[in-house]
Amino acid sequence: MATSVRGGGFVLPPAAAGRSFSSQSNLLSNRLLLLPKIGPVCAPRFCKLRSSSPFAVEPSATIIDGKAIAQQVRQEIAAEVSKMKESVGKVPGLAVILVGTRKDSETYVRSKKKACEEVGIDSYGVNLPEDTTQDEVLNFVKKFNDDPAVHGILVQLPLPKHISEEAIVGSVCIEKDVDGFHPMNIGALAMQGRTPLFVSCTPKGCIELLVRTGVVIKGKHAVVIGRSNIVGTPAALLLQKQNATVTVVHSKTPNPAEVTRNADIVIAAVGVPELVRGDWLKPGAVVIDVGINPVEDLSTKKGYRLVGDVCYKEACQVASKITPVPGGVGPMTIAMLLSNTLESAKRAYGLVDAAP
Ligand SMILES: Nc1nc(=O)c2c([nH]1)NC[C@@H]1CN(c3ccc(C(=O)N[C@@H](CCC(=O)O)C(=O)O)cc3)C=[N+]21
Ligand SMILES: [Mg+2]
Repeated sequence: MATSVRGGGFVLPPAAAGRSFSSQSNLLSNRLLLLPKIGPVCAPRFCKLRSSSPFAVEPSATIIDGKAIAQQVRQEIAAEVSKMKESVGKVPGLAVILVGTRKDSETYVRSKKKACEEVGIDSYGVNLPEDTTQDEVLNFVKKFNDDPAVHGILVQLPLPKHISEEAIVGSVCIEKDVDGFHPMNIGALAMQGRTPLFVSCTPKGCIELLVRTGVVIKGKHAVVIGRSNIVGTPAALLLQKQNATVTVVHSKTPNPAEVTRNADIVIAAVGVPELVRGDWLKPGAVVIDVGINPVEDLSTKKGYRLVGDVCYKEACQVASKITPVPGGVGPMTIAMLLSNTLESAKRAYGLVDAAP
């Protein structure tokens, strides 16, 4: 049956019908990207065609291995953290505030704390009940704003309905805004000649994946699908800062496929399972898939599996490089959070290299 359903203003492909969707989020940091220390981490891969696909079978995209690249970044961070410990006797500290009991949020927060541990960053976790008041959350933010052992503060989003995300995000002092969500940091990202203190981790991770796999951004046409505050919008701004020509496609764009077909680089961050089909892509395009969408799959133990915003099977036949889901952008998001926290601590202890 070939019916389509609507999601987020986009028509979902039949394969994705009947799914709830959740978009992933995050931030970036300031100063430029860690330089690649070793060669690109890519494994060639051959994807099987779905029988209905109009694409030829042979050319196959290189997988951008986000898990391996994130691992590499974490090693670099761990080395810097131990240098910091030797030179000033301190390590970076990250405070993570979670309100409520969403399973996905609990999982993300656990991964963030575990990643901190692995690289030697101290983490301070606060888990608050669903009915916590906005003032109570504001008090925790204030406490961490004033705590010199804390260099980064992350309030896990989404927050319960009765709490204003705007109020909470705006209360984090910008020097500790490792999520890069504060309007001051987004504003600086949007301005020519300004460098934000922090860039949101997910968009920063997307750029880092491109840089570390040798993809040239300057002069390229990038299409960002989605315009959320946490991914799409900062990703588009960051790509412009890297001298790409950027188009943003969103739910009111009349011909998203046609626009996307012009892209050398596609960043899909819309939270609609497999929205981007093979025929949305120009042959040879580089595809960064930010979506992490659970779709029902009764053959798995959990009853669901994760798919991206891109139909991976089809895109593999057309793209030159592509990130998988999971194992693509997600692990980089966490690595960039660690990187932002390290950078913040370096600033606090006067260890920052000369301005770029
Ligand atoms: N204040 C705030 N900052 C955030 O950065 C933030 C947030 N709120 N709210 C939710 C989103 C989502 N997010 C992810 C982080 C890691 C993975 C990740 O590691 N994913 C793995 C595993 C996926 C899985 O198995 O569940 C992967 O893609 O391979 C995904 C998503 C951060 N977010
Ligand atoms: Mg989004």
